[in-house]
Amino acid sequence: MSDILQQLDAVLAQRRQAAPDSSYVASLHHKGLNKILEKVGEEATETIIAAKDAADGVDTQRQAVVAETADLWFHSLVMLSHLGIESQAVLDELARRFGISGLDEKAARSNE
Ligand SMILES: N=c1c2ncn([C@@H]3O[C@H](COP(=O)(O)OP(=O)(O)OP(=O)(O)O)[C@@H](O)[C@H]3O)c2ncn1[C@@H]1O[C@H](COP(=O)(O)O)[C@@H](O)[C@H]1O
Repeated sequence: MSDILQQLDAVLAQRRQAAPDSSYVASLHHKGLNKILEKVGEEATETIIAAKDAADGVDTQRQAVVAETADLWFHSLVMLSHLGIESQAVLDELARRFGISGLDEKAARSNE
């Protein structure tokens, strides 16, 4: 796993035990899953809007896409942490899928 993902996982897990007013992540854990999911949805929407603007040729929007995607990934990591799921599980799933054609996988499912 990348160093930053491993370090972030450890910090997010530690924040589950921290006082709600001590940090942003601690406050999210304290507010609960619905608030965390609301943030994931909000960041997904902001990522889509930034990507559309970048595709429309607004050059300054390329950095906005990076920033909004980072917000989306970060809040998704908080969601996983809140559910007690390590981000390594997602990396393992991507590794398992690596090299498997999406079209072949879909065709195999429709034959089940
Ligand atoms: N990577 C991040 C990170 N990315 C984004 N954010 C915060 O996510 C928040 C939500 O973004 P918004 O644009 O929605 O801001 P907002 O309008 O203030 O949010 P709302 O009031 O609408 O909830 C902002 O306050 C950002 O600062 C992050 N907060 C923390 N981290 C990492 O998490 C670690 C632990 O953070 P704390 O728990 O705050 O110490 C930090 O050291 C960082 O490594």
